[in-house]
Amino acid sequence: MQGKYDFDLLVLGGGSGGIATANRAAIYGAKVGVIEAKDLGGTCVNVGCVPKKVLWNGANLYQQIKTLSQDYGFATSVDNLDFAKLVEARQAYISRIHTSYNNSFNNNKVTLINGWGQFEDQHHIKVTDAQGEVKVYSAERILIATGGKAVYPNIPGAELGTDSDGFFALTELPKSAVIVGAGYIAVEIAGVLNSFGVKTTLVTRGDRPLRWVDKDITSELLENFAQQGLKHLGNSEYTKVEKLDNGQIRLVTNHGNLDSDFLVWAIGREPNTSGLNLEKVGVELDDQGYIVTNDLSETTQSNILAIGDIVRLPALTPVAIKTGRMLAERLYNNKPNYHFNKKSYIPTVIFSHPAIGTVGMCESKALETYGAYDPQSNPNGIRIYKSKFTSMLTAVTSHPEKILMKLIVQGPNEVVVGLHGIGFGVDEMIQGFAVAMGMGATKADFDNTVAIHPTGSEEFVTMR
Ligand SMILES: Cc1cc2nc3c(=O)[nH]c(=O)nc-3n(C[C@H](O)[C@H](O)[C@H](O)COP(=O)(O)OP(=O)(O)OC[C@H]3O[C@@H](n4cnc5c(N)ncnc54)[C@H](O)[C@@H]3O)c2cc1C
Ligand SMILES: NC(=O)c1ccc[n+]([C@@H]2O[C@H](COP(=O)([O-])OP(=O)(O)OC[C@H]3O[C@@H](n4cnc5c(N)ncnc54)[C@H](O)[C@@H]3O)[C@@H](O)[C@H]2O)c1
Repeated sequence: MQGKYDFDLLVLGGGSGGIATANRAAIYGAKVGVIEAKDLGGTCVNVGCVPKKVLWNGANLYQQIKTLSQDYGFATSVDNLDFAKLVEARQAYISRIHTSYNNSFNNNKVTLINGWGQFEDQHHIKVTDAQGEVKVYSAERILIATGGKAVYPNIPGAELGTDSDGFFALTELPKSAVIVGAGYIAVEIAGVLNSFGVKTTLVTRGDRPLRWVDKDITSELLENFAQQGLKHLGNSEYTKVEKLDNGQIRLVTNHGNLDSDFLVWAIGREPNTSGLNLEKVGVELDDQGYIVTNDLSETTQSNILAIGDIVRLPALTPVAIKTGRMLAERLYNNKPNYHFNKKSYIPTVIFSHPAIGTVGMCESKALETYGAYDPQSNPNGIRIYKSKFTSMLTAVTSHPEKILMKLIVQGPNEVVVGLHGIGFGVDEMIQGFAVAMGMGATKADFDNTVAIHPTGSEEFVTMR
């Protein structure tokens, strides 16, 4: 495609999905440009997974020193947390990731174009850089990977709160915080702040956070909240936000006024399509603003593709990366039917305190789908295996913490269709089990696997 267009592939958005697609396409010889308005790496690297995980690690360390270290014989304390120093180390790490992305672009000959892009027509993107200079680039194919942004509620004073971006901008910890929302972000931010000693309240509309997660697991999470002093206000309604004379922020709720130093909205995210001029090029959106794509990531204009949080798939970095790489393989490595299998198991971890890991169906979903097992009337139904025990790390201390693990198996052969856990280490346990489940592993396959002792994960292969 040399000559007719500036690029074979122009990628709009240099986040998880955009970078992965660009590099993979360029490796196969495509001439690729990436347009990014902000820092390379997008949400995940700059204001998502990476800074979150660093703070989660820091918060775990803080708690372990505070609650466990004395019983392990260390005479130490955590009275002097220098949060600004932790943030500095986090940002230095992120800056090294930027360098590594730039290096991979240089090695793969991907052109980085800094600026805000919008469609001129089906093959042209107008880019406005930070100085206001405008340039137009053309490409045979254009990939939209512009991600998402936080939603704010439509109530008076909502702007007095912030979102996850505002949380990552903190260089000093507030004394108190109110987090509104029930998803990954709300639970993770509330857990980090509370673990660092911030007086934290989590406000959810329903009776519990993470309503799509297995109920046994979220019940365990709520028990942990109570033990850790993280206040949870379920079944909440809120009507307005006010600034108080003492500088605090008041959230007015059906439970009364919640006054705090820091209010975070974590009530969901929406696709980043505004200003792209998609209507001009005939790219269709669904009723919630996500770009409509087919299994091959093609939009309603076949030379315009879309992946990542902008489409209706789980908004997770590995999903964006995998979809993008498979797209590049299909387009530039002669794999015409290669595409992301939407039915595959998508393992996921919520970095709560302690972490939750989950693959496949929760019990209520499995029951709804298959019903309960009965050898006569419903041999295709489900059976449940559970194990709850004290984590060895904490068992020798005066702060014992439980691990709960659960398997959901289906049919006479006991195919494992759900695997869930909460507790120390589950975040690093479930990736391999997802491989086994993807291959159709049964409870007998699990039982035939030799356990690794003494670990937490051995429980998954020894449950009765
Ligand atoms: C707080 C938080 C924590 C998260 N933690 C995890 C986690 O632990 N694990 C996980 O798997 N996922 C996590 N996620 C989700 C993950 O970050 C996203 O799924 C992932 O970043 C999506 O990648 P993407 O390529 O679709 O978009 P993004 O990474 O959002 O990248 C989009 C890029 O496009 C740029 N852009 C947008 N519009 C334009 C334009 N017009 N012109 C030029 N550039 C533009 C943006 O600046 C951005 O850099 C988290 C998200 C958040 C918010
Ligand atoms: N560990 C991880 O992998 C991780 C971490 C963070 C984010 N993410 C990804 O980012 C996505 C976005 O995360 P999120 O937490 O913003 O969204 P989410 O969709 O997971 O959760 C939003 C929550 O807010 C609740 N909600 C909606 N409107 C509300 C309102 N008006 N008032 C109160 N609550 C309301 C919803 O019921 C839902 O529980 C996630 O779905 C996930 O895919 C992943």
